Amino acid sequence: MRVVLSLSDDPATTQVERAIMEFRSARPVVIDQGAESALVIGIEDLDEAMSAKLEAIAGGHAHLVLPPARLRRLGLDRQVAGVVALPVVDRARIETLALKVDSRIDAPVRAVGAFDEDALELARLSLVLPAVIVVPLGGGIEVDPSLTRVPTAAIRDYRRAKAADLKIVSRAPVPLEGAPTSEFVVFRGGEGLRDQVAIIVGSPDLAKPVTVRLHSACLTGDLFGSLKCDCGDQLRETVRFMAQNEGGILLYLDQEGRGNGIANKIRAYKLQAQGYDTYDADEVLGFDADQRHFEYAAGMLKQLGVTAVRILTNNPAKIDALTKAGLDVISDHRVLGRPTAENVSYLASKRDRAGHYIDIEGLLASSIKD
Ligand SMILES: Nc1nc2c(ncn2[C@@H]2O[C@H](COP(=O)(O)OP(=O)(O)OP(=O)(O)O)[C@@H](O)[C@H]2O)c(=O)[nH]1
Ligand SMILES: [Zn+2]
Repeated sequence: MRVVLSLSDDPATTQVERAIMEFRSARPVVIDQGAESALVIGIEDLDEAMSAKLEAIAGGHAHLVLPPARLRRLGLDRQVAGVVALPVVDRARIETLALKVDSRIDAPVRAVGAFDEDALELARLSLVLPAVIVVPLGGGIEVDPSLTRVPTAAIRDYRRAKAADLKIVSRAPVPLEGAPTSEFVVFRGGEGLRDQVAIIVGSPDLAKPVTVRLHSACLTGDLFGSLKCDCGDQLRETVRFMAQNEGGILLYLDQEGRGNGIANKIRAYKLQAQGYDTYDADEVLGFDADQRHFEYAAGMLKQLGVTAVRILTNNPAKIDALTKAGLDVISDHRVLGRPTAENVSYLASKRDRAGHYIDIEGLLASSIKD
């Protein structure tokens, strides 16, 4: 009898995960939809050798897919992605269109076709720049059979599948400064490329609304005390508050840079050093205001037995997401960092452009009193 070993219960998710790894390594993947296919590759790290190979198979039919935010920066009034023809695979032109500050559009922008949105989504999932080259694979073109292939349907379903496939993989007590009774519970799944962590501080009573914070990872602020944001203060203040007030659950979510990844956040910081605010800098890179999804965070809470929360946040999107996910949410508690010369315009942008509940004047007044 011949026994066949199947690699995964969920081959679609596995294919997307492989494609993400290829994209992050600047290698192309093939996207399939029915009998049609296209070769796609992110524009980051596109070297001369790869451009020449793409040119050879494209025969003048490659195109560049740009997200709506980037098209707006190029001078178009767009809410959806669009496509620019690439008669030649010219790296300098691609970089100008996808990344250069103050570029203007230099050719007609077509509506996206098959594969284009999926290729962009693959770039976003891979945390690389959201701009991709697509080469339709018509008759007569053969590509290396070892290239990773992924169906469009798998890409479209990936986020939902990862959010639904959330499981606890390990847990242990980790005493924290000021919160000696704390437990780290590690979940696999959700968004980003790493695990998610729930920190249970003290012994919260699950029969009552549990104090909860959804905290998006911020390497610069949480770990290094960056003065550019309020994250480190919020993180430590949350643990302190929970330890001193009947405990709580802090979700540390793999959403660095509002879901854009550390490399793109640092690209955005470079733009901020040139005068762009936090949202405009992200737009230059092709990102909308916020890439994060919080539904899976509600899934983590439910797995921990939580049904009602008192959320510590200033961000209305977090409150909405937990409410829509079916939790009872009390949202009367803000968590504020210290205003600094370097973060005050960031806090003001969050208040003015994303509707965060931040009383900057009050914060400034109380920090002067201290
Ligand atoms: N793209 C980008 N991300 C940033 C910037 N500054 C901080 N971040 C990220 O923004 C996120 C902030 O996360 P949180 O502190 O959980 O959330 P918030 O949306 O400010 O909401 P609350 O703190 O709950 O009120 C982190 O992922 C940071 O890495 C920036 O200038 N650009
Ligand atoms: Zn931060």
